[in-house]
Amino acid sequence: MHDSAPIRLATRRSPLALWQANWVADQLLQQGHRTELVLLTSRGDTDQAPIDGTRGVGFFTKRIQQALVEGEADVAVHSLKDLPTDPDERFALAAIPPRAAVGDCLISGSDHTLADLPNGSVIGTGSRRRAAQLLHMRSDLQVRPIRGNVQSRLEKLASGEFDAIILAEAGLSRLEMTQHVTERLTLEQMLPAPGQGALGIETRADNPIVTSVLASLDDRETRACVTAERTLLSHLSGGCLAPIAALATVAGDQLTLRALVLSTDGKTRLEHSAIGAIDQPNELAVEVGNQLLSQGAEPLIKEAR
Ligand SMILES: NCc1[nH]cc(CCC(=O)O)c1CC(=O)O
Repeated sequence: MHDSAPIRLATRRSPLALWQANWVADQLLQQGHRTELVLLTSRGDTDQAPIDGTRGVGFFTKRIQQALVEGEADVAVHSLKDLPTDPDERFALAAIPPRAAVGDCLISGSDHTLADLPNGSVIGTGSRRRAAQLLHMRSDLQVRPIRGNVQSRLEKLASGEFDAIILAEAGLSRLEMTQHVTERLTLEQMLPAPGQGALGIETRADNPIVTSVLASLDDRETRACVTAERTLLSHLSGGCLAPIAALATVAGDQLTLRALVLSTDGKTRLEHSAIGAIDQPNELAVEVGNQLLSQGAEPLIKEAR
């Protein structure tokens, strides 16, 4: 790469994706690197049908990765929770910056909290993880699929199609839309998806110059946490669509991983957490995963396919 050539960042066009790519551009500019954005449209943006089965894996991320393969861009900026866990030796996850808010929020049209939403309220979410945790607490709720970016989901809520929706706090706060939040759900109510609130910044595995530039954006603690969460997900052979929740946190040199596997109807909820060393996230993930498998996680994950 010539010194004066800008680093090309591939991103989707949604306001959240653009915010995230611009954030990476700002960080790189602070290190003295010029960038330019390469705007792409993914199938996840154009196809509004509910995401089902394996059809949805990599929906948001494949088009961005293709730009790396074809040399249209040097860097791919992803929401880490949308990035499939299966290893792909063509790419390097060169940076995982410090994580934003990890949790989920309830946004209700009528300002009701989760506990006092009227019986039978209609909740919009396409996530089996969110649906199962909602139904576990409130089996009376009706969960219906919703697609589209954060803004269009809020518009669907405003139109009265749903009584409430669930969105990640990270996306809302990046878009400065937290004024819409009715209730920040606790981790007991709603454990997040593996990687939620974190960015994954990829480059081609054969691009050592950009890999070393990106290394300055990496956060060791966030990487340890999301590595544990993502290894757990792949150990349970669950994609982003499985009713699996996981959150790792760091205290000193210790990594705590807490995870859930639920049945789609929320009636069965398996939970396990364990503590390990910050530099052994994979070992911790396998331990927690095996414990959940011994509790009977496998049929719950298969049921959801
Ligand atoms: N699947 C869509 C998606 N991917 C990342 C985010 C928000 C940012 C994040 O969770 O990291 C969202 C929207 C949402 O879940 O509310």
